[in-house]
Amino acid sequence: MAVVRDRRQLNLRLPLPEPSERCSRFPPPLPPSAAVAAAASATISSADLEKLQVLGHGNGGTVYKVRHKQTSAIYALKVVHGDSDPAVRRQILREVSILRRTDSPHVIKCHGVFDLPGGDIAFCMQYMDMGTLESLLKNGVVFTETLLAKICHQVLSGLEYLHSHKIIHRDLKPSNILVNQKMEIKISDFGVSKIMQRTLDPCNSYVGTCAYMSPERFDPDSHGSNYDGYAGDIWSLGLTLLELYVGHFPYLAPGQRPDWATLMCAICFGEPPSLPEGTSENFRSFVECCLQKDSSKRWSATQLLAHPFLTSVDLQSL
Ligand SMILES: Nc1ncnc2c1ncn2[C@@H]1O[C@H](COP(=O)(O)OP(=O)(O)OP(=O)(O)O)[C@@H](O)[C@H]1O
Repeated sequence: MAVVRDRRQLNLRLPLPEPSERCSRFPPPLPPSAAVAAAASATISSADLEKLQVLGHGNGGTVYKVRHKQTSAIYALKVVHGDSDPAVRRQILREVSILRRTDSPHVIKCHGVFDLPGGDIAFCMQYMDMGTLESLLKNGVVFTETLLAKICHQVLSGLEYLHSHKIIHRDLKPSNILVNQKMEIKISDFGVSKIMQRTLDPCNSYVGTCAYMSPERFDPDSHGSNYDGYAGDIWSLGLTLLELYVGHFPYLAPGQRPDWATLMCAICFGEPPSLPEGTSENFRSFVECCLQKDSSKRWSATQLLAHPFLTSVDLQSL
């Protein structure tokens, strides 16, 4: 519990710079896959884009709905302001670096990166017309078990892809999962993600949103070489599912404001939260497989994709 003891000022986000990101303005491109190369060759420039409306504000930046003047295609443009905190600018470079490596139907696609006047940086993404799972929850959408299974299957497919490419998201939560009218799900917001260089790389940076962090993220030293980081994303997925089902963050009563030190103690020392009575055995078991406090007992994305909670649902229906 070194982290709990040492940090009196508990912020939601504590991004740590990584040395590799101090050098170049944009990371050199990796050999792109066919789809990524095709997207890049579509050469969208910032002058081609017309701002339609603000979609939301994030950490240091604003996301706009934009229209491509020639094709009328709609995109989301994330703009990080030139005068924003250097740590925030590093986050966007990290996000761009990861999005340029990824090519999965369940990870948001990046169509271009621009330098704007005044030192702003922007990148153009696929537009998701229903916003985030958090906004759906706030708008009163009821997440049934069947709907959650379909959402979860897509998030896990995205996570399986990321983990197989040694990418850990580290900030999975309802507000970082985007959705469209077709109920297609895309993982977004890779500002605090990490690319593991080697399988046994330590992954102990204290970044992301505290509330969704796994117990071992608060106290990585006590987990030694068993701590691989990937399991932290699975814990966050378990909490996300629970939150969507019960309608509030599972460690807090509805409307209760978090006291971060108490919350961290509950995560590290308390029993993991579980589903209320009346839910199916498969759903309960699935959430338990995600919310094992011992990260070595937590199921991987690949294992969870074969869990009966997902395999017993007709994924085409709805
Ligand atoms: N590709 C997209 N399509 C549609 N809406 C989007 C898209 N990306 C982001 N948004 C909207 O913009 C909002 C802000 O997104 P952004 O990623 O900047 O911040 P955040 O994840 O909400 O916060 P933070 O960056 O602090 O974690 C989101 O909550 C969402 O409503």
